[in-house]
Amino acid sequence: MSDNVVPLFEKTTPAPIEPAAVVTAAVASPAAEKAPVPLWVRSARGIRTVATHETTKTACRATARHGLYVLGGTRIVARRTWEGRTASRYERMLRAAEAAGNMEAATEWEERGQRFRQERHRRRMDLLTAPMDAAKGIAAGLGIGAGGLLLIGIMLAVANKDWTDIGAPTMALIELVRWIVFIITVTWGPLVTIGPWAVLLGLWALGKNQQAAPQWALPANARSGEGEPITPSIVVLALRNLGVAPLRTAIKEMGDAGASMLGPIRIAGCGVEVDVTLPSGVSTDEVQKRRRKLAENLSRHEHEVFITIAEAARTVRLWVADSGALDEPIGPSPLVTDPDSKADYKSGKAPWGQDLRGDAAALSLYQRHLLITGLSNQGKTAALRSLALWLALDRTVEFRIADLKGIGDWGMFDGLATVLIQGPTDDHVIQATEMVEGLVAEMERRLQAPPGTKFTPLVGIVDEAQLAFMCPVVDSEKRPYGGSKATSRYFMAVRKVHNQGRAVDVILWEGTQDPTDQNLPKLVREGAHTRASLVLGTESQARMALGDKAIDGGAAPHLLRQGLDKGTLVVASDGIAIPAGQASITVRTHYIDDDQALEIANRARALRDGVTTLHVIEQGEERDSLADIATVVGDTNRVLTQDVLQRLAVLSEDSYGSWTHADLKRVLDGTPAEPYKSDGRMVVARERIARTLANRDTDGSASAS
Ligand SMILES: Nc1ncnc2c1ncn2[C@@H]1O[C@H](COP(=O)(O)OP(=O)(O)OP(=O)(O)O)[C@@H](O)[C@H]1O
Repeated sequence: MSDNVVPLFEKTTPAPIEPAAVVTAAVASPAAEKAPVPLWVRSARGIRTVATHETTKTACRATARHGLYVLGGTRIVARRTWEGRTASRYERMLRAAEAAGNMEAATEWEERGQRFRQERHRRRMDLLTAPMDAAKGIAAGLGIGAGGLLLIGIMLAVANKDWTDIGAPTMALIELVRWIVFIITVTWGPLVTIGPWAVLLGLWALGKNQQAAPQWALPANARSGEGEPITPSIVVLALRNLGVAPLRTAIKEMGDAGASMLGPIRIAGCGVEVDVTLPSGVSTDEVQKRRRKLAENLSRHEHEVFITIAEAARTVRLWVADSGALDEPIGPSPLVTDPDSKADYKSGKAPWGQDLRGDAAALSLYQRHLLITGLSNQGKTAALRSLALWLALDRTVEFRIADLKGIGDWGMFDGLATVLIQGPTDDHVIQATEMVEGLVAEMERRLQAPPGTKFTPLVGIVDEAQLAFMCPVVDSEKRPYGGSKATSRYFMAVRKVHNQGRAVDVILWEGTQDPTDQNLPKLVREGAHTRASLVLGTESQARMALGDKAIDGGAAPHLLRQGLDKGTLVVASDGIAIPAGQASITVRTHYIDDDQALEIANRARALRDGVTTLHVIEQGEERDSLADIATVVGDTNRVLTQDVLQRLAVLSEDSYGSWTHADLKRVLDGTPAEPYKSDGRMVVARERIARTLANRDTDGSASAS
């Protein structure tokens, strides 16, 4: 830097170090070294390092293991021999069958044991006469043998014409015996030396094969058991060590035949399934309560084991995932992969995902109100939306949607839904409330229609419905929009739809987050026919989401993993196939992202003729009826007058909710846009209305009165 530049910061050059100080420090440092550590301390440290080193531990474990294999093998052989010679096996099986309450099997084992004892008695009796019989047998054998040899000798002598050949066969036999004795004498020594070692080797091999050593001595991979296939003995051992005293005692009574409690282990999707009939005195909920321990005993994570109550009495059904299999994504939705997929509100089922067995999980939406809850950002909107996208492929279904998050998750329903409210403010909640009240009005209109009238399905969707319940605003008549009082507008409208909408196909779906009694009142959650839950924080929330029956039957959304089990739902509904005896099913839903959703929505739009989506519901203002008619007709050439009336009612319940054909006629009479008959039905034409609108005089004669 040149001299005429002024530095903008303080110079930080360190103060010069005194050379003497450096020298002193350099000289002082060796002197400051610690006093030498005594030899015994160093030796102790060395010994400890060697003793605790992983290699030492592995070597010790290996030595102990192989020694213990021999002991284990000996024990197995001894037990097999003992069981082969006594009736203990039959006794054990008898006790097992008795403990499992299977009296039929118990009787059979008792009979078998009895037969075994009789046979054994007969053999022992036979032994008493055996020496006499053996002596007789030997004498007879010797006589026949000697006679035979003599006969052969005579035949040889005659043939060779040499009488000395008579003794030749006998001499050959004597020679053979001599050789055998000679061979035995030579090999006896080595056999005596090798024999015990061969026996030891056999016992070791048997012990190793059966892993007959304590857990601590087994190699690391066998010790952790991670990912080990589920076998009957592993399940029995896991149940025995569950910490339920009566279960443990009963299994001990059964010996290692505790496997008689188990049904066959079946492959079920990415895991296995087995029914366990518990011994009397052990209740199913005692096992259910210990899910984590059972999972750990089975070398699985808690979320990989599901315990439900099977149909048979005293029986729990365990589903155990293959290690890590639940973390694998499931494939894409058929709605994405099959561009020709169709929907039918009445008879079809929405392809929602897969159950844990890997079977397709499809949900019927016909005349069922729906409630999906879960913690934030776990896939609630995606799950709800995928159902709506499927149903949108049925062109008869009308959607009215309020998305109270409003970040565009439902944007693809623009031009598909007749109402689309998107936003989180109180104004949006007010609009959503009025939308649901519109559903009530339509429902009441339908309920008053002549019997047998057919209605097209009308599905109202409120996503993030908790905001509606929590809205603090009151209307001009002092009625609150939120809350759960008899005067609360949103609550009462939902209750009315829940109570009577189903029969006339006015259906409400709600998505809510983190349920509490305040943001999801009891009557509302119980009004839904299909209840589904993503991961939740607590069991009490799970009870709110799915109801006590489902939770008592083993449903456990609170045990799903936040962040990891996104899109995994526990569903309680009669619209989905649930295995007999279970109250819920766990479904891993297909994820349909925004782009795919738009693509499906475009297909649905193509099936319909130009639906006009209303974004804002206006209230209490003077309306221009002709302009409103033009709005609801949209870009469709001809619209049935009936549909025009319906759409007007959606546009403004206050202004048009009570309109009849006469009102429509009153507004359009005398104009070129007058309704006329087309194919026998009254319609209005878009082009004529547009012309009337353009030509009308300015005296406001077309305003709603
Ligand atoms: N079925 C699924 N499989 C895998 N991931 C999913 C699935 N569904 C959703 N997700 C993931 O979870 C994220 C959040 O999904 P979504 O917006 O539907 O959650 P949400 O519960 O509605 O959130 P919030 O209500 O808190 O805004 C998605 O962006 C996606 O990455």
